Amino acid sequence: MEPSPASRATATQHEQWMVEGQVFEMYKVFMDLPPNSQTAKLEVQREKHIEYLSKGLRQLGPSFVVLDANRPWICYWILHSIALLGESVEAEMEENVIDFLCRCQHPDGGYGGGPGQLPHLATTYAAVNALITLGGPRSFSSIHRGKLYSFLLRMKHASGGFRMHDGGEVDVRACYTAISVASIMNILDYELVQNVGNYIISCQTYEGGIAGEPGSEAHGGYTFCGLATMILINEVNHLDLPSLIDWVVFRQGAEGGFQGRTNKLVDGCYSFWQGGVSALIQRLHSVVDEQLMPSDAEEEDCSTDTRSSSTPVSCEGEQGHVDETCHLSQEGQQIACAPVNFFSIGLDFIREHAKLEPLFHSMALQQYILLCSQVEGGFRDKPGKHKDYYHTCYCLSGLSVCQYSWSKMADSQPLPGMVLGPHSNLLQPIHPLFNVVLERFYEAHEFFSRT
Ligand SMILES: CC(C)=CCC/C(C)=C/CC/C(C)=C/COP(=O)(O)OP(=O)(O)O
Ligand SMILES: [Zn+2]
Repeated sequence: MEPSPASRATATQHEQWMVEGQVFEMYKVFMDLPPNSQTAKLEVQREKHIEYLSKGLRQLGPSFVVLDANRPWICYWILHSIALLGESVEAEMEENVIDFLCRCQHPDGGYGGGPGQLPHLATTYAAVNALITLGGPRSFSSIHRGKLYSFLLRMKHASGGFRMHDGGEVDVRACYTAISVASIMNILDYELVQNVGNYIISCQTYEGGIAGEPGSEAHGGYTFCGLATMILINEVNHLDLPSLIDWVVFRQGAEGGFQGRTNKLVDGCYSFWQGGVSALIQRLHSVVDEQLMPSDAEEEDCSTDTRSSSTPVSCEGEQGHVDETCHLSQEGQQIACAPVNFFSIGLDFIREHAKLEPLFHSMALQQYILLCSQVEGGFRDKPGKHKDYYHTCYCLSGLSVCQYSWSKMADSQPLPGMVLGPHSNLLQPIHPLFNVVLERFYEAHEFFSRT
């Protein structure tokens, strides 16, 4: 059993001092540099990163015979990193990746970790996001949507959550990966959504963050997954957002980076998992305001029965049009219902202005990513660790979140002062619900709205 967040404090104290010492030493060396050298140190090493990423992609080719179970992930991490850097891959490589992912697609739907492997929700999410990142009709239509839907439905569990694979574990990650791909592919319906909200609510802990499963510890990775899922199913008002905010604002360390959970070490990948939570919350101003200051009228409204069970039905608004998803109260009162357009949620969400300010110190996080996580070609967890594609993807995703964190509109150019280092550091903006580059999301949304 995991130690509780509080009792773990002394166990990691020594490690904590070691990391702080190393990071602060790096910052001190940086501060002592002349201004020109400081700017150079803060530069995103685009060419080196592209070189590292392209090499990784080439290794996935036919001669790459290593049997491992996460090759769609490697495709996504690399392709998304390249897209964040504003680059694209050559046509031949694009074809190769599509063909390779087709071979990972199971005849009964979903994607396995490699050709011939059983389908798994995590690799399905990775494959779908990789294909969306590539873009174009050939890539999009390589995904068998009907079969994918059957696979997702087969993974649905009696608790409302999803299993990662046949006979696999049920957790918040499975809920997110299933709902994310269903939403972006326009196959999300009530059958898939049924009771997912209740499952996620049961994972929000006393700390305010969300755990992987009921009774476990709140963690940044699962908090991102749980929050994004609740938004995609139109039930985010059923989470306790003020306590979630209280939790996430304390996860940024003095080093500038984020930790994943209480009393653990900072790590570059949480720049996205926790930074992404902030990016989502910034567009939830109306729900946050409502939970902080519920008015009498709203208290009587069916939509604000926040802690009751979450069985999605829809509720008629005052003007007689369908405007909100509501839920059966604990007493089981039936409320007028009408369908929710799940497909439009992702698009509407990103068109909404980010009215709340970022919940973290954006410059400090950019400093951690650029000075402590960035190495020659690639990014890492922290000083002393090796670079890898996972950390490269999530450090760059987190860096993009930072750069646009003060922009009200998702794709408006940030003011120069919001981008640490030279302005050439500016990355592409992402859609924070799916973690794909925003323009690739728009293209996919347009394509799947027609099918
Ligand atoms: C879409 C998708 C598949 C999302 C996955 C989300 C994610 C990153 C979950 C975190 C899993 C976890 C408990 C890591 C703790 O590892 P650790 O104990 O090594 O790290 P820590 O000390 O930083 O907690
Ligand atoms: Zn990490």
